[in-house]
Amino acid sequence: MHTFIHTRYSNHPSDVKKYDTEQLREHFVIESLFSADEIHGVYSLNDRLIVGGIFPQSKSLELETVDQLKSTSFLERREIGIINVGASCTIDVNGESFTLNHKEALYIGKGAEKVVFHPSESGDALLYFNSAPAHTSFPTTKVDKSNAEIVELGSAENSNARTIYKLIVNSVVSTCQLQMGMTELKTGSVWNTMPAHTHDRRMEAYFYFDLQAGQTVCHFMGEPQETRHMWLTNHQAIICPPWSIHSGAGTSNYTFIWGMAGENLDYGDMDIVSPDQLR
Ligand SMILES: O=C[C@H](O)[C@@H](O)CC(=O)C(=O)O
Ligand SMILES: [Zn+2]
Repeated sequence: MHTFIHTRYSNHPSDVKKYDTEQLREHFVIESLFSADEIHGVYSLNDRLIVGGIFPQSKSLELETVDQLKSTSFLERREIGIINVGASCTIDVNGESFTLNHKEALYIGKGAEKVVFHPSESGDALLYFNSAPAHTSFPTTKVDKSNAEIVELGSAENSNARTIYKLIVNSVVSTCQLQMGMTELKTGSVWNTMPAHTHDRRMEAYFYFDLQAGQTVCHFMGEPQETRHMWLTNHQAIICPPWSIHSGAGTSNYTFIWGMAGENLDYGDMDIVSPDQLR
């Protein structure tokens, strides 16, 4: 057994108002995702998204099922999206091999029985994943910057110039619930997802990386008029309930992965909050 998935419950917004720093972190922050030759993650009861990290340092790791699923294989009733945030490695899906380079994504549909993650030559392949319940099986598909949908957003004046790579979204890949992508901040730009938004139909998880040692991102959550903040460092993730904004400002630029599951696959379904309306 090399897989460790911990359950996190859903929260009522009026409870979250009363959380102190420790409680906010315990419920929402995933402090550590990568441990050598192990798979670590969180099973969130927000839309049952599993958020995790796979680090095959010196041996191959099979995606094994976990107690929470009561299934014979992890993907028996689920789909998964994987993004490589480390060195190139290969992933075998029912005997077919896919090479995933840095910042490339792989979608694997429901029903794939045997998924194996192999170490990179340098031993530092790091795979971040999101998995959601699925009702049908869609083909395994690799997405990289050449077939992603790429959007430039923000401006240097607003300190939020960034490139959004929509990787596992329904204009690119067929999925049941999952949508994932990656957003790179330009040098000197620090704000992601500003203006902030909510989408009560979908929960979301953010994973921060490409953050230099000693730097940090202040991540904001909460109802738009009742926000809270948590400081995150490189390779930390955070669960955002459907009723919450999700936005952050770094002490430098950085990259993050966003992933969603829920009611619809409509990326544009967002209730935008004007910055001067936040509290
Ligand atoms: O619902 C969509 C997600 O919050 C992200 O795609 C937003 C984002 O990457 C950004 O604005 O920087
Ligand atoms: Zn969002």
